[in-house]
Amino acid sequence: MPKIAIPLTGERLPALYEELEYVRALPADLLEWRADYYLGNLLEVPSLLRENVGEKPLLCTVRTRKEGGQAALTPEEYEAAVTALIGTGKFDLVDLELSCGQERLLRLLRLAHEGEMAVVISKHDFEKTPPEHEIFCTLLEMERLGAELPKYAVMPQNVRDVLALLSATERASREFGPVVTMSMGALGKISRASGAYFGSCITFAAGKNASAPGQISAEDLKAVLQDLDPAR
Ligand SMILES: O=C1C[C@@](O)(C(=O)O)C[C@@H](O)[C@@H]1O
Repeated sequence: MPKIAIPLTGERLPALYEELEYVRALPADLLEWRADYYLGNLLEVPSLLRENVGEKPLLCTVRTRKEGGQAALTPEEYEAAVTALIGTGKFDLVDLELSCGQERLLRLLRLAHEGEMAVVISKHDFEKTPPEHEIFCTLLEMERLGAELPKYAVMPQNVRDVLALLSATERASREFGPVVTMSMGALGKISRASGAYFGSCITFAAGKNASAPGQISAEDLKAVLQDLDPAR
């Protein structure tokens, strides 16, 4: 069964505490801290997250504007922020954006691996869905760069786009291992619930807030995943 990740998007400590309280009752397998939403000093957050979530895996994500996030950072600022967050040693996984540039990406990847963190290399297209072969090749490129989890989020214009994403996902997961993909928006919701069939191993669900269009609430998603579980 795909693992459910719930994003935390609080802008300040009180909002983050509220979210942590809210998600405690939800069926999350891991939590994603979307550090780009946070308006205070980023380094005050990792320890408090770790104290609050116990053993649950924590993914750290700094999502830049061009990838659909809130962080208006230059590549140098992005590297500095992610380096500092990796350095806290409080996370189990870190998201690195493919678009930050290969040398920078490899430096961050090495740092993360030295700190025994798993690496998600990610790419987002909030406008469209590239052709199936291109999605597959991008996932393969991420895997070859050293990602434990290549991740690609795309926006469908029609159901054929959703099929292209699912088909590329199925091939990638069969040929080189676990990937994380999603077709966003209402049209793409099915991709968030069908990972057990097509090979996406993490699905992002809305907790207190959604962090991308088309996210299903964690409780609904869990029920659908269980219903669709091919092993049942
Ligand atoms: O990259 C992703 C995937 C995502 O964009 C989604 O579509 O569910 C949600 C983000 O929080 C996460 O970092």
